[in-house]
Parts: sequence; structure tokens; C-alpha cells
Amino acid sequence: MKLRRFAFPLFGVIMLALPALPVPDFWITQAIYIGLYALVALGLVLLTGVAGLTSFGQAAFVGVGAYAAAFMTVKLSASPWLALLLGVGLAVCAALVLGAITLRMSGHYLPLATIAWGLALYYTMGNMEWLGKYDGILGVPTLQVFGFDLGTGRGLHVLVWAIALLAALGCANLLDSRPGRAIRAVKGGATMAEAMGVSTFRYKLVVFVLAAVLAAVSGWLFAFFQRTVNPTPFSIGKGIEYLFMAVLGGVSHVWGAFLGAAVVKLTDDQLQVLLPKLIGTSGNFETIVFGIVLVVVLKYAPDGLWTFVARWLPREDRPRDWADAPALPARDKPARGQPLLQVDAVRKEFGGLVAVNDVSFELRAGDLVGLIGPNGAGKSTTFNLVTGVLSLTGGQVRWRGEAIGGLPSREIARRGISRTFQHVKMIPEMTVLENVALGGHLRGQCGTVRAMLRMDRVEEKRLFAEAERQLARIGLADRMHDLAGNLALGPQRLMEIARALCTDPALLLLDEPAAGLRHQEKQALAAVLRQLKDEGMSLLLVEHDMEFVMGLTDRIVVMEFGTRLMEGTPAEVQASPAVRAAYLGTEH
Ligand SMILES: Nc1ncnc2c1ncn2[C@@H]1O[C@H](COP(=O)(O)OP(=O)(O)OP(=O)(O)O)[C@@H](O)[C@H]1O
Repeated sequence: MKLRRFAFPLFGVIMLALPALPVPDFWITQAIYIGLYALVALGLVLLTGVAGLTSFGQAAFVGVGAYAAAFMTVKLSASPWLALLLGVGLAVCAALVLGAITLRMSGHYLPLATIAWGLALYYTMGNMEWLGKYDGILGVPTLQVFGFDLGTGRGLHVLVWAIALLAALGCANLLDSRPGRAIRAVKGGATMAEAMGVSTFRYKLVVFVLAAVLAAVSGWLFAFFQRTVNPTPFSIGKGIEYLFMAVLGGVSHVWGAFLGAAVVKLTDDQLQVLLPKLIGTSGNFETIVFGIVLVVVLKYAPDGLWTFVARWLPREDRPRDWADAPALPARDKPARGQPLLQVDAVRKEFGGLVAVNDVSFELRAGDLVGLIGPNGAGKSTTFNLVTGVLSLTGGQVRWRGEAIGGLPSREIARRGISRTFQHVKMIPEMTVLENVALGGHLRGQCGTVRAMLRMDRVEEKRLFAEAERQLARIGLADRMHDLAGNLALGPQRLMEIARALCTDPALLLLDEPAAGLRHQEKQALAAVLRQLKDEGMSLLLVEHDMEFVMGLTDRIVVMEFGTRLMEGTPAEVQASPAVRAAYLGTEH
């Protein structure tokens, strides 16, 4: 039985029907808490688990939603739905400001900024006269929907769980979409994502804002559930607890948010009763116990408790429903022999070190050029100058006549230059097909909201059809449903080539594609590259393996100590005493 397909709808139906069943009120209350917490943890799954960004300040966004609800309905007697708009609007603005300041920078800036935001908001809420200081705002009315009073029990449970389940569905849809693949790519570092045309800053901001919105909605519901708000539930400590739920449940799984919220809420209650009995005194000891539990869980299940549930829900192959999908738009390809890439006296200095010293070479459409040289010769730096990963110190790179030096990688990708990486960069937990479809990012345009509402299926089919076509082109179509992380290095490198081809490039740059491959894998790779050349593709190959390059390329540029030592046919390079000396390290 396709367990996975039925498990989630069944879970949804059970949770929504719970109030109609003879379940004690105590458990309905617990379930409301779990639904509210899961909404916040869901945002953290996207933010921390999927995009690799850490926020300690989600409780403050919950506070924004809760205070907006309380202030608007109690002090201004306004509609709760207007309060929802205000709460979400404020959370979006705060997330945009925080994100715009911190998300361009890597490292610890975002976590620190979210701590500062959490603390600032907590003290603001606690010190503002008009927000009731630490006593907060009392007497929040209950919610009315179509004239029906939801109260604080069974009625509200339905609304909380309907929103939480819809949010989970939206997030699951998002993760399985064009923007979702871009968000997943962000976690592995910006270089690969940007090379596939993804604006990493934009998608980080999207996820940060989405997580803030989910938290604010949870806060808005919380106010009508508690019927009073004060700063305590929105402290930085609670922010850490939300993170705890996401990590414990399974930080990269949508449903892990629900599991984490349930485990933390139920264990917290039990511990509050049990611990004073066991140790004879009360205090916040449950936090210490949680810390220990977290360490133990992460030691045995680094992906959280969801790992244990996922074992019962085996992964299914994606149904192949794209057979009739029309092809994606393709760019005009240059005619064979047309000038494509001109590297004109490019220079790169790292402090006092001149890594690339006024190097020039040219590549025409249909060429297969090798860039070789001993360790530290400056090949990778040249490669990174061409692909926009590094900025030029001097010189210029021209693409079909246009100066592209200084453009970001994604703009260079947009113009038709695609690349692979010396150390394979992929999303191991996605399938081969999905990894390759990431290469088609710039050829689609479906945005986050459309993806969450599943209005992107036509475009998705076109992207998967293209991804399968490129996999077939390099002979890897039979592995398309495998997880990319399960492939050996050889097929992983081929997958990277398919992903680069999926961008519809006019020039393919390969960074040491043969490194670490076994003899047979090298032969398979060489066959693929020859076939691509025969199909008219232009290639620039940075390579260490002389034998591999000699048998494959039309022309070779040899670098040594950052300069261009010579350029010629493989035979000329092989015959050159200067090249031999450079490789053997002797004087010439
Ligand atoms: N980010 C950096 N900061 C400082 N120095 C760097 C940086 N990147 C490269 N270099 C230096 O620039 C020189 C050229 O390095 P590069 O990696 O381009 O050589 P390579 O020919 O690709 O070598 P390999 O074949 O070992 O990869 C080396 O001396 C290297 O140490």
C-alpha cells in the first residue's frame, strides 16, 4: 500500500475530527497548543532545516501577532481579521528589515540579530504603557466565524488545526517546486545556487519572511486562545524552545515540526509534574532534562525523531507524468566558429600574491579547450574569474562581445555560461532528477505563492521533462529516482554535467571533472564530453590529469605561477620542454 500517500491526509482528518470525538477537554487544549507551536516550528523547519539559517527570535514574531490581536480587539474594538492583517504586516516589515540587514552576510549575523530582535521586542512589550507593561492586555474576546463563537476549546481547535495543516501542505508543496529547490540549494552555500541562476539573498529573505508570517499567525490565534497576552510567552527563552521543537522533531521535515511540538509540549507537562516529585523541589529543571534529551536524540538520530517515523513511510518514486510536457524555451545558440569567450589580460591579486597574472585566451563556439597547469598555477582562480565567483583585479572577460567581468555568477549563468565544481556540489537528500531540475531554474518563473498553492504543475512538468532529457543525454536516466547522495563520485560528476546542461548553456565549464574518478569512470566521462562536443557544445576544461586532457581537447592553455606559459594543440603542448619542466618542477 502507498502508505505515505494516505498517512498525511489521514492524520489531517483525525486532527480536524478530534473535537467531534469523545476526547476530554484537557487533550483538546493540549492539541491546540501543539497546533500553535507546530506553526512556529514549521517556519523554523524551512528556515533552519532547509535553508540553513538560524533564528532565535521566532517567539518575538509570535508576540507581534498576539499583541496585534489583543491591542486591536481590546483597545480599538477592531475586527480580529483586521488585527490578523496588522500582525502579519508588522511581522513581514520586521522580517524584511532584519533580513535586509543581515542576510547578505554569511555566518552568525542573522542568529545574533534575531537574539537582539527577540530581546528588544520583549522589553518593548514589557515597558510600554499602552501595551499594559508586564501585565499585558486582558480580556481578549473570543473569535467569531460566520456568527459562530469559536470559544477557547473545540471550536478554536478546528481553526488552529485547519490553519496548521494548510500551512504544512503549503510548505510541503513549496519544498517540491522550483523555488523550493532554490531554497534547498541555499543551505549548501551560495556558490552552487548562484551558478544555477538562483538569487540566494532573495530566497533567504523569502524563507525568513515566511517563517515570520507563520509565527505571527500562531501568535494571533494564541491571543484568542489565552484571551490575555503578556510578554512572558514571547521571551527569548521561548524562542529557543521553538528551535528545540524543530530540531528534536526533525529539522528538515515538514511533519517533524508537528512531532517536535507534540513531544516538547507533552514531555514538558509530564516533567513539570514528575520532576518536583523526584527531586523534591520545583524550578525550571525541565529545561535541563530537555537539553540532555536533545543531545541524546541528536547523537542517535541527527535528523531528529522524524527519522523513526519516516522508516514506516518509505519514499516513493515521483510519478513520471511529464511525458507530454512541451519543451522549455531554448536560447539562440552561436554558430560554430563564432567568438564566444575572450579572456583579456585577467588579473587576480590576493593581498600581495598575484594568483593570475594578465592571462589571455579565447574560445570559439564548438571548441573544446583545456586549461592545465601544476598545483597552484592559478587555473581555479581563472575559472572563478570567468564564472563571476571572484572579482577581477584587472583585465576583462567578454562573452559574445559583452564585458561580463564583475557580474554576479547568476547573471553570467543567465547569459549562457554554466559550470560544474571541483568538489561536487549537490543537494544529497534530493533525487538526481530534482538536482538536475535545479539547473532549469532560470528557464522557469514560478514564484513562492504559486508553488505553495500547487499552481506550478505545468511548469514543473516541463522542468522535469527537460531534466530527464539531459540525464538521458549523458546516460544517467535510469538513476533519476535515486537520491543524489547515494551515487558514487563518477555518476555524481555526470549528474553535475546534466544539471549544467539543464541551464541550456552555450558554454560549459568543467572544473577538474576527472579528479578522484576510477579509470572506467574517466572513460565514461570522456565519452560524454566527446558526445557533447559532437553535438556542438563548447567546453572549457580545467584539469590536472594530462592524459585525460590530451585525448580530448582541440587546444590547451598551460598556466604556471599565475601566467600563461603556452597555448597549442595537445601535440604541441606534449612536445614542449617548458611544459614538461613546469610539471616536473625543473628549470626552463
Ligand atoms: N582565496 C584565496 N586567497 C588567497 N590565495 C589564494 C586564494 N585562492 C587561491 N589562492 C592562491 O592563488 C594561487 C593559485 O591558486 P589556484 O587554486 O587558482 O591554483 P590551481 O592551478 O587551481 O591549483 P590546483 O590545481 O591545486 O587547484 C595559489 O597560490 C593559491 O594558494
